[in-house]
Amino acid sequence: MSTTSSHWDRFQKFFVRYPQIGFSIDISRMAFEEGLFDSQAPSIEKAYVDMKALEAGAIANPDEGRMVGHYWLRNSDLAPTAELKAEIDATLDATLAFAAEVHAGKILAANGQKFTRVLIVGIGGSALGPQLVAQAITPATPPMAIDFFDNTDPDGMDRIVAQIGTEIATTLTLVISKSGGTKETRNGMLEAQAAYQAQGVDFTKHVVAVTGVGSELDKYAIAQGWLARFPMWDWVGGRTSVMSAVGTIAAALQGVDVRQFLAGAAAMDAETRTRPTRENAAMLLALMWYSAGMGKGAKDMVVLPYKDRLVLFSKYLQQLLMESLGKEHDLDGQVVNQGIAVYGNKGSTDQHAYVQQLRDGVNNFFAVFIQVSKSRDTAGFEVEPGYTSGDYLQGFLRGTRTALADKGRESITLTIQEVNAFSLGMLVGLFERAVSFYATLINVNAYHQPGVEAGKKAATDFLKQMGQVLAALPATGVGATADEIAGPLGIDAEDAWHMASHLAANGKAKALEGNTPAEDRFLAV
Ligand SMILES: O=P(O)(O)OC[C@H]1O[C@](O)(CO)[C@@H](O)[C@@H]1O
Repeated sequence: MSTTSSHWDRFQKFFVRYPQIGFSIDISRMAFEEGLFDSQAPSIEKAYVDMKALEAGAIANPDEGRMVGHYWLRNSDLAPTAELKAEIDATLDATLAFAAEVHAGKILAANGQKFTRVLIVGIGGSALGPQLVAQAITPATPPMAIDFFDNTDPDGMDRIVAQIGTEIATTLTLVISKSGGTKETRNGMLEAQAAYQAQGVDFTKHVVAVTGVGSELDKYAIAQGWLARFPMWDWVGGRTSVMSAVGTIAAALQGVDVRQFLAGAAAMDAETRTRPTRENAAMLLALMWYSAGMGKGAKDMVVLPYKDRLVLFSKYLQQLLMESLGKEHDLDGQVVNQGIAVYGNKGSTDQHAYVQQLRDGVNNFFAVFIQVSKSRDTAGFEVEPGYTSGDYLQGFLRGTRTALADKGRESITLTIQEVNAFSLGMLVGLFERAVSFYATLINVNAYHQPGVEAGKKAATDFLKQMGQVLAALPATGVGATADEIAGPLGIDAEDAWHMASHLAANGKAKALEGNTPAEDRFLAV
């Protein structure tokens, strides 16, 4: 490995650690100029001011006229009113008490037996946090197994239902949706309900809602008399909801020390609320994003945790960054098309996949290595004299970092002592705060997601038109082409062809294939 003294000096200059919470950040392999701190000083100052206002309950999401309160979830003393603090505390207590009662067999399945499994129905922020927690910090043998319906893919759901099998009789389902109107989650809920019914199990005695009070889902849960309901607030965004009931109930059911998880995030908040910029890990992260991407997201963030348990962290961060920062307009209404693309998986596995391109190919990224100091909980053994598997993992991380640096490829290294509830809370907290800071640096609203609505609307139109296509299919004769179907309905022929093809592939229509899509003919069945 090549280490020059200038690297060593730069490392010492740009290595920041918080020993009291077992965390460090090393930005020495990022190619920023020292002048960055001065040139960005006014924006940095504004970011601190904005964060202070946000934490104090300002309307930090101007488009939707909402407060942004995810930082209060791990320190309810910050909540702007006593009522909100009481609500946060009461909800946390209620979710933990619910899980404890399930574990103790005080809340039982309809057949009088203890619940053995959890099925979570949710999507986006209503699934990614619980999935990350389940992967990273549940005990190796958790008190309850967990599955997810996080899509409207019927085949995916069928496979999970088949895996659960007769254990559906002792499965507790959590339907999680902040808005309570997300179609994928509605479908998942109905699919879950059908799976229970197919085995003669009373769904209502097995299902819990986590949703906004008064939402469509909330009303449905009340009408059906579901086992329990927990609130989700409009001042918590889906992608920052893992520390609300969305995440805490699933984590507690899985045997996670939820209070430690919150404490980790609160500790990172505390460090990055008061420290000066050069020691402020969240601000340093935001500044590195800024310098690497020239304030325009010109470089992707490749997240490389060298730890299997953190394999979902890149997926989690993908939503956190890309939904928060991927914006067409800035806060002044100018078209800016901002964002930072995020991907990654885990090391050293990815060294045998795309790291080749990272070192030698297009230089359009910066890497974030996540290094975990402690190799394993068990004693382990040497795979060859003097070396363990953990030594190799560390060697591969350091080696890849050096190999990238030697070719002018930038990287940040974050280090935690081990993966546990506290350290995962720290990491989540760190990135949430970095997103808040970076949003100020680039002047965007990080807390709305107007772009997602366009796809939802187009899907709704597509489904409506597909119903019209189905009704328009001729029952007899040679069938109709896409053009013949589309014309009278006033819809696009390409859409009509896709709709009819989908109906035919699923037994709702008959297709007579021609030589080209335009020659294909469709009939009702
Ligand atoms: O919790 P909900 O309201 O079902 O939303 C799920 C996800 O959908 C989104 O609103 C995007 O459509 C995400 O922001 C959110 O996490």
